[in-house]
Amino acid sequence: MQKSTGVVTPEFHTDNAKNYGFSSPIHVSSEIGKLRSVILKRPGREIENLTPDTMPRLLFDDIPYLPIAQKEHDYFAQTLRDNGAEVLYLENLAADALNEQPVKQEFVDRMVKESGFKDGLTYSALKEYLVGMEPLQMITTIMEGIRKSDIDLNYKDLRLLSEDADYPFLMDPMPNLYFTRDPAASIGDGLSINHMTFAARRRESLFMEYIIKHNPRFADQGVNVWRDRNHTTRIEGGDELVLSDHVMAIGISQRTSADALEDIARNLFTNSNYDTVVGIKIPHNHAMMHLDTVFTMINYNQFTVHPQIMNGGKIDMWVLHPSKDGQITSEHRTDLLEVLKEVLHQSELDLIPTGNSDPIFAPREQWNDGSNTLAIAPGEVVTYDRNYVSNEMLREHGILVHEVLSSELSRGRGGPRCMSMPIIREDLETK
Ligand SMILES: NC(=[NH2+])NCCC[C@H](N)C(=O)O
Repeated sequence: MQKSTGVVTPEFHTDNAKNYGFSSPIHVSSEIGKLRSVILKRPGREIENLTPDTMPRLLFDDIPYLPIAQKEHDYFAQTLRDNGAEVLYLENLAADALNEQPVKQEFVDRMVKESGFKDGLTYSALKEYLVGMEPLQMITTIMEGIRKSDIDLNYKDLRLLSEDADYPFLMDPMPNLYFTRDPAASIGDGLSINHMTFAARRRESLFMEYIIKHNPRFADQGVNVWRDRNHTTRIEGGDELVLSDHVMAIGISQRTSADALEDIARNLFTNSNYDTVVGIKIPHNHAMMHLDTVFTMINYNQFTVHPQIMNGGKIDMWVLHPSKDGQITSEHRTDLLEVLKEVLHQSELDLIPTGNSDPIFAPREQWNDGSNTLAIAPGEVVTYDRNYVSNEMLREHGILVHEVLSSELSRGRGGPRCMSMPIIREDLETK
């Protein structure tokens, strides 16, 4: 059996941001600045708690083989370290946020409630079970999921009996946690902590809320929360692209609604340096659930684009700017190239098509996240090795490509950008 807490202890530099001259512990003013610190989650036993019945609801298309997925993930983490990034693990950050007993109790209370147990015997039993554990063990237990057989339910719970007596879990596993990109997104000297679309992922962002509030690395350090998770409108980090220190691109997608986009734009316009948000509408489906599955920035003037979103060169976009009295102006546009040139002040742009625009290679490689590149410096990216047509294209366009292993990780429908939440990137030289 796999050990669930095989977490590699990160080097922990509380002053990491200060080393680079930033006063906030979160500083991300672009998609491409040299990556210096990043949050990952190594896949754990939550993956082994997937079954064919739960796969669609838990947003998986297959069950990854955990030992290999972990090896691949360790290889990914090492690639980032070898290139100068500090790698922090989500569960360690969360555990370090929950050392104080009252905070831990409050966290457990909220997690159990968000898992569907408001009060009553099961609510109390789950709380008692979890609060008795050390923080790291408690966090991994929650992430892996809790079965009915894990706690002593020596009574009849009408709800559990009437809903589905054979369903094994009280609290579902969270197999999507290794996609740390989505529950929260760094923007400038702050972040959004997201209300996510599907129940399968909604609890994930609670970890981030507690990390920002209670982990000493972030707590009381002036981190701006541009939008918190207490909303009904939905947004996910895979849709949030930091194009520059004042321009964001946000996908309007299966996972991010136009009203959430407008809400975060309003907050950014009022409280930060951001003065432009480009809303980009993409198809609402599972293969392209986020903007970063079809479009990523990899250099000052280079992007990867999945040809299928280009619709003969036309794509629905809205360019938002602040206007008087907290109002927002919005302009409908359809020419991606033109809009990007304009907002980024570039005269030439290079849109590199996934799978070389081939009718078979492009959709095949996009399905395995061929468009989902993670820039670790301008013109330098990490990609999955299986997308060899797209990787070749990137190289032909002068990009330095670090390939990572991908046979199991890709089964969760996410690539290197989805699997990483940068918290510190160096600023770009102005070009
Ligand atoms: N940023 C991303 N594209 N993340 C991909 C997340 C994949 C995950 N299975 C989900 O459906 O939520």
